[in-house]
Parts: sequence; C-alpha cells; structure tokens
Amino acid sequence: MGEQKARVLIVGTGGVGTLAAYALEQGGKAEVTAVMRSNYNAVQKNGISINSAQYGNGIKGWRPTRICKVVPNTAKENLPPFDFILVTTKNIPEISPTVSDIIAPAVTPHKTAIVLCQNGINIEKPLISCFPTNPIISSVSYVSATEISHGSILHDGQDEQTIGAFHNPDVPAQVAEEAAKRYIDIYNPDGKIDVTFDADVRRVRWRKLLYNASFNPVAAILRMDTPRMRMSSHVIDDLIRPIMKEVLAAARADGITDFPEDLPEILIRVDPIGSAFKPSMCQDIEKGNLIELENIVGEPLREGESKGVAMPTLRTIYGLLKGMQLKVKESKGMWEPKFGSENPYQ
Ligand SMILES: NC(=O)C1=CN([C@@H]2O[C@H](COP(=O)(O)OP(=O)(O)OC[C@H]3O[C@@H](n4cnc5c(N)ncnc54)[C@H](OP(=O)(O)O)[C@@H]3O)[C@@H](O)[C@H]2O)C=CC1
Ligand SMILES: CC(C)(CO)C(=O)C(=O)O
Repeated sequence: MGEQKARVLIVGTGGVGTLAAYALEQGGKAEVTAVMRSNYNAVQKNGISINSAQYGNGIKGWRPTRICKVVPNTAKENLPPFDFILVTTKNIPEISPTVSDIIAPAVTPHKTAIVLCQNGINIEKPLISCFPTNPIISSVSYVSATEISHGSILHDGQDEQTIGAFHNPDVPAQVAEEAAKRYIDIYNPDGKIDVTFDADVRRVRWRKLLYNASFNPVAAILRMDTPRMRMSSHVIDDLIRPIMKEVLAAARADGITDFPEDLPEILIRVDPIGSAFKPSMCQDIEKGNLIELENIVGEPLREGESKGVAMPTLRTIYGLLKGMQLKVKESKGMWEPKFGSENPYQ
C-alpha cells in the first residue's frame, strides 16, 4: 500500500491558492479540498484553466480532488481531520469574518497545521490566540499569479516560496518545524519547485515587506505600474526609497540586523522593466476590492514607531490608504457616511 496522501484544505482559491492546489495535486502526495466562493459555479461547470510560465499554457478543465462552497465543519460533518489548511485569502484583519473565524470549523486541535501564504507581518498573532495547539506555518511567496476571470489563472512568474514555522508558544518548536518540512515535502516531492525552508520567518517577512510596504501602496494610490515609477525617477526618489529606508530601520529595531544597506537599491530594480507590472494592492483597488493595508503597512508602522523609529513617509501613506479603504467600504455598503457621537469635526 502507498503512503496515505495528506489531506489539505485550501481556503482562498484566487491566483495563489489555485496554483498551490495544482502543485499539491501534481506532486501526488496530497489530496486537495478547495473552498471556492465567487468562482464555484464556473469551476463546477468548466473546471480550471491555467496559463503558466512554469506548468505550461492551455491547461483546461482541471479540478482538484474536491471543491466545496463553504469551509467544511470537520466535527459536525464527521470528516477525517485535515493535515493542513492553506490560507490564501487576502488578509484584512479589520473586517469580519477574520482568517481565524473563516477557518475555525475545519481546524482540529493538536492536529491541523495552518499554512499562512499571505503578505505582511504579524499575520500569525490572531491565529496563535485562537489555535494555541496547532502548528502555524509561514509561506512567503513570489508566485505572481492572477485569477483573470472566474476559474482562469494567469501565472507569469515562477512559484518561489520560503517556508518556516511561526513561534506558537504551546506547540513544541520541533513539532512546528516538522510540520513545515512535511508541507515542503508534499508541495515539492521531487524538488522541481523553488520551495525552501528558512527558520527565521520574521526576517523573511521583513525582507519582502521592504517591497510590499513601498511599491504596493504607492502603486495603489497612483494606479501606476512599477516600471513607470522607475521611469519617472521622482516616484522612486520621493516615495519608494524613503519608505524602504523607514521599513529597513523598523526591521533593524525589531532585531533583524543583517540586511545590507543597499537592500533598497536591489529591491527598487527587482521587477523586469519589460512588463507593466502592478502589485496586488493596485490590482485590488482597480477592481474595487478591499486592500491588505494593516499587515502590509499598519503593522510595520506600529512596530517601528513603538520602538522610536521615525517613519513619516509611511505614516502619510497609511493615512491615504485608510481613506481609500473607507471609500471601498462605503461602495460595498460596509460604511455609512455619518458623524459618530465622539467625532469632533461636525
Ligand atoms: N498573487 C500573487 O502573485 C501574490 C499574492 N501574495 C499574497 O497571497 C495572498 C493571496 O493573494 P491572491 O491569490 O493574489 O488573492 P486573490 O484575490 O486572487 O484570491 C483570494 C481568494 O480568496 C477568496 N476568499 C476571500 N475570503 C474568503 C472567504 N471568507 N471564504 C472563501 N474564500 C474567500 C476570494 O474569493 P472571492 O473571489 O469570492 O472574493 C479569492 O478567491 C494575499 O495575501 C497576497 O498579498 C503574495 C505573493 C504573490
Ligand atoms: C511579489 C509581488 C509583487 C507579486 O508576486 C507581491 O507580493 C504583490 O503583488 O503583492
């Protein structure tokens, strides 16, 4: 008898989640249950189409082992526990339901490892308090995948992930590390994908934040792709580099002392200049979606300022993004424009 496949639930089957479902099923060591929301009917009818620089173009009618419309309730439905839950929703902790609320019905205490493949820092904190006995794993991804219409994925990069375990105080470090390594093994059993283990997940996240906290919000505010920012020069000089330097200083104050001084210069030039690439926050604003402003901008700002780091550029950007988020909320009927009793400006 062959080794039993790992049971993986994927919550959030947009660009990143769908490609992960594909990689996990191709590897042969996992069976995926994918929770689909707005794309459920399209995928039920026609399956998933993928055009991928890595897996090939013209993949059509593909489906993971199971798709479902809501997160299964393993206890009530008497289902076997999930070994892993991969979370690939956009992370918007200020809006209910939060990631913890969404996945709670499918988490088996002491058993299910929760893999957070989302941008930003401190994303693990609410999960640690809700799921104190579960390993919580960090995946920092550079996949560059977009769901261009329901069930249709454009993947124009290479799947590249750095994985490690977050510190969950009541889960022994060895148990958490083994869960992270097992996830790498089922994701990448034959070593074809660039998925590596790095125990220092905080450092890995701060490094990516230098890019995400600068390019993502500035792109969203200006609705501008990253090559155009570089062509303009002043967007880099007045906004991107100052933010990167502030985030670098915040990372150092948080104990990450080995980033080289020229890291901003490297990250400023990291995107290929041949394509008009817009980071995910810009794509979300253009689609009228809520944006991931707290974990990508609010948390690094609070971390830095609480340790005495001056972050004036990021503070201004944060104020602008909060205003933009309010407008999205209003457009979705989630915020009513009226004065509260505590408001001094009426
Ligand atoms: N795209 C990329 O290349 C990269 C993305 N990231 C990060 O990865 C994460 C995922 O990004 P991405 O794949 O682009 O996001 P997408 O917006 O493409 O996909 C998010 C998915 O989550 C679903 N979803 C949201 N809330 C729920 C819910 N309550 N129940 C079920 N499904 C839900 C959405 O459904 P619906 O369509 O119905 O809203 C959508 O299918 C983000 O944190 C992003 O910052 C990191 C690196 C690269
Ligand atoms: C790295 C990058 C730019 C795309 O993979 C990203 O994280 C984003 O768009 O938010």
